[in-house]
This record gives sequence, C-alpha cells and structure tokens, in this order.
Amino acid sequence: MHIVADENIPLLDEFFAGLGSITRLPGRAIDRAALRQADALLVRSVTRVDQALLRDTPVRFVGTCTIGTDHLDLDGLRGSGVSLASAPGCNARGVVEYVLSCLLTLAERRATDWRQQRVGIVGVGEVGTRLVRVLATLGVECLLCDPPRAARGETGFVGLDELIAQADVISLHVPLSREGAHPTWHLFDQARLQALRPNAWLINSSRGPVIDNAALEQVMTERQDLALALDVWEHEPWVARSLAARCELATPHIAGYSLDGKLRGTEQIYQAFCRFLGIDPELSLEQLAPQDGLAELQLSATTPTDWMLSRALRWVYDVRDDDARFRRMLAEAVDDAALRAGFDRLRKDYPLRRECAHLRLSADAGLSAELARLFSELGFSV
Ligand SMILES: NC(=O)C1=CN([C@@H]2O[C@H](COP(=O)(O)OP(=O)(O)OC[C@H]3O[C@@H](n4cnc5c(N)ncnc54)[C@H](O)[C@@H]3O)[C@@H](O)[C@H]2O)C=CC1
Ligand SMILES: O=C(O)C(=O)[C@H](O)COP(=O)(O)O
Repeated sequence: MHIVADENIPLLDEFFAGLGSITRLPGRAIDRAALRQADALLVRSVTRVDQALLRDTPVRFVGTCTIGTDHLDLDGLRGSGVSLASAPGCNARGVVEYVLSCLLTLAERRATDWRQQRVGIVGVGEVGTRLVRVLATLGVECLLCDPPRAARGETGFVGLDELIAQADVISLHVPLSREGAHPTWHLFDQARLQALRPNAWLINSSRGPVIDNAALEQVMTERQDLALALDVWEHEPWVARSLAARCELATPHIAGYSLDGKLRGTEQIYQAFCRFLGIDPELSLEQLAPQDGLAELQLSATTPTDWMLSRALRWVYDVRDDDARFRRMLAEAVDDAALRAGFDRLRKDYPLRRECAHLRLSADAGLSAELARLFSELGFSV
C-alpha cells in the first residue's frame, strides 16, 4: 500500500505508517506523476482532486482532512469508483473561536458592546450551529439563514435578504458550491453587499468566492461605514492587496487552524481509511495527541464578567496576532510570487493554537457558580 499525502497533515506517520509507505509532498505540488504508484491520496484543502489528476493512477481512496470539499470533484470521482472521505466538523471549534475574536476586536475598536449586536449566521451546519449555541449562551440575538435546511422542513430560519436587512453583523459558514438548488458562489454579489445595513460588520471564514471580491472592494470604496473581516480570499493563495487594505481584520485562511482541529481531521480520515480497507482502527487521538495538560488562567473574581470573558477568549485565540503577521507578510512580499509563497508559509509555520477545552479557568476567590456555568458552556475547563 502506498500513500501520497500533503506534508501539512499532522500525525501522518503516527496514524498511517502502519498501513503503508508514505510520500509527503506540498499540497500544491501533488500531480499525476506523483500518484503513479499511489493507492491512496490524503490531502488538505489546497490540492484540486479530479479525474484528470487520478487518470491512469492506481489511487482508489481519497481523503481530505478538512471540512470543506470544494477542492474535490465529488461527482466525477464517485463516477470513477474512487472512495472519498472528508472530516466533517473537525475544526468547527477553531472557526467559532476565530469569529468570537473578530467580534471582540471589532466591538472594542468601536467602543460597542458586541453582545448587543444582532448577528446573522449564513449556513447553519457544524460551524454555524456551534456558533449559535455559544452566542445564545452569551445572550446574543441571532438570525439564521439556511435554505437547504429550511427546504427540508426545518424551522427557525429567515431568507438571506431579510437577514441582510436586519443583521448588524453577518458571519458566513456555507460550503462553496456552484451548482444545485442553493449555490453559494458569489452569494454576496454587488446588490447584496450594497444592501448591508449602515455600519454592518461582515465576517467571511467560509470560502473566498462566496463573496464577489471585486464587488466587495468596490462597495468598500464607496462605503466607509462597513467593517470587514476576511479569512478567505477569492484567488488564494493570491490576495488582492487593495482589498486586504480595506479589511479591518485580514488573515490567511487560518480560522480553523487549532492544533486540535487539525488532529481531529487526521483521525477522521484514518478511521475512514480503515473502513475502506475493511480493518478495525487500532489508533486514536487519545493515544497519539500531545499530552501537554491544561494551561491555567487565573482571573480576579472581583473583575466584571465582560472583562473576564474577553480576557479568557483572547487568551484562547487573538485574531489580531494573525492579522499583524499577515499584514507584515503583505508588506514584505515584493511581487505576486512572494505573496503566494508568503500566504502558504504563514499557514505551514502556523503557531501552536489550542482550543478552549485545553484551558482551565479559575479565579483567586473562586469562580461564582454562574460564571463557572457560563465558561463551561463556552467549552472551557473550569
Ligand atoms: N476558514 C477556515 O479555516 C475554515 C473554513 N471552513 C468552511 O466553512 C464551511 C462550513 O463549514 P461547516 O459548518 O462545517 O459545514 P456544514 O456542511 O456542516 O454546514 C454548511 C451549512 O450551510 C448550509 N448551506 C448550503 N448552501 C447554503 C446557502 N446557499 N445559503 C445558506 N446556507 C447554505 C447547509 O445546509 C449546511 O447546513 C465549509 O464548507 C468550509 O468551506 C471550514 C473549516 C475551516
Ligand atoms: O477544513 C476546512 O474546510 C478548511 O478550510 C481548513 O481549515 C483548511 O486547511 P488547509 O487545508 O488549508 O490546511
């Protein structure tokens, strides 16, 4: 059994070495020649996998250690008898922590209470559902838009145009799709962008082309009132510098980049590969994940709840650090080739980031029962 894999998949050896020999390659360098002897292909989101890539290769299993599958030609590959697997929900917590950090930061810069904003969530699947749950715990009003779920008879959703008319903040969590009943490619076009409420905040951590980036730049030029946080870009790894300059927060597709999320992605694909091979999985993250214990943050019991909350959330993840690194890279990149390489380098060399479950909160005089409940509902260890 020979496996070709994206070199950015963590715990590759630990999970897969017992199942076959492994060749690691940069995800963007995986081509047909590299797959000549490969039975299985393990990717993340940057390798376009279609029939042309797999033609005349022995590949029979393709696994992507990511939530998104828009880089896989699902229909074409299914038709060719290749077994496909993805990692639903693996890094949803990281994305939610990214969105919370954006909300905190944008509110702080406007001296606004972010918990008073009405948040519109477009796409209410793994990420959107988790985000709603956390925001509801914090008392934030949410509007939800998910036409595929509404079409299945589920309730509690509004139409996209109604959401745009009513939401102070909009956060996008849809898959990228060009076809089907509810395509999302350029879901936010010029008209919808112009319809955003005065002073609206728009956060995109789904996929770049869900927003028409050229229209977005034009609308941002015309409207100084909007605030924009972009983690994903229409032509990654290339980024329109002029659009980045108009963002209040700009990051290189790292919203879900907690170590925990990446490791879960690898484990989910290991399990799918074992099913494909007809064997029982012998390994688990519990055995293989780094056992580094919980980090501790001690808060002062006398400080106001909102202050404790922002301190704890920022301690887990602070989007300002990623924004600063991204802008430094943009400033230093001398041409488009350097920009593309810089985008990928920031992702390859991403600093260690753990999710809030790995952080224990305590207070000098003990956390009140109410705060302990709030923090544990948010996913912290208390
Ligand atoms: N920036 C990052 O680091 C990451 C980005 N992502 C992106 O986020 C996307 C969402 O992730 P999950 O919530 O886990 O996916 P999911 O598949 O669990 O949920 C997506 C939801 O969007 C809904 N949807 C589909 N078309 C829609 C439309 N036209 N309008 C409104 N809703 C629509 C679906 O019905 C579903 O409920 C992924 O497909 C991926 O592209 C995911 C992880 C990390
Ligand atoms: O899971 C997804 O979907 C994502 O967008 C991943 O966070 C992307 O990670 P990379 O494939 O870009 O490492």
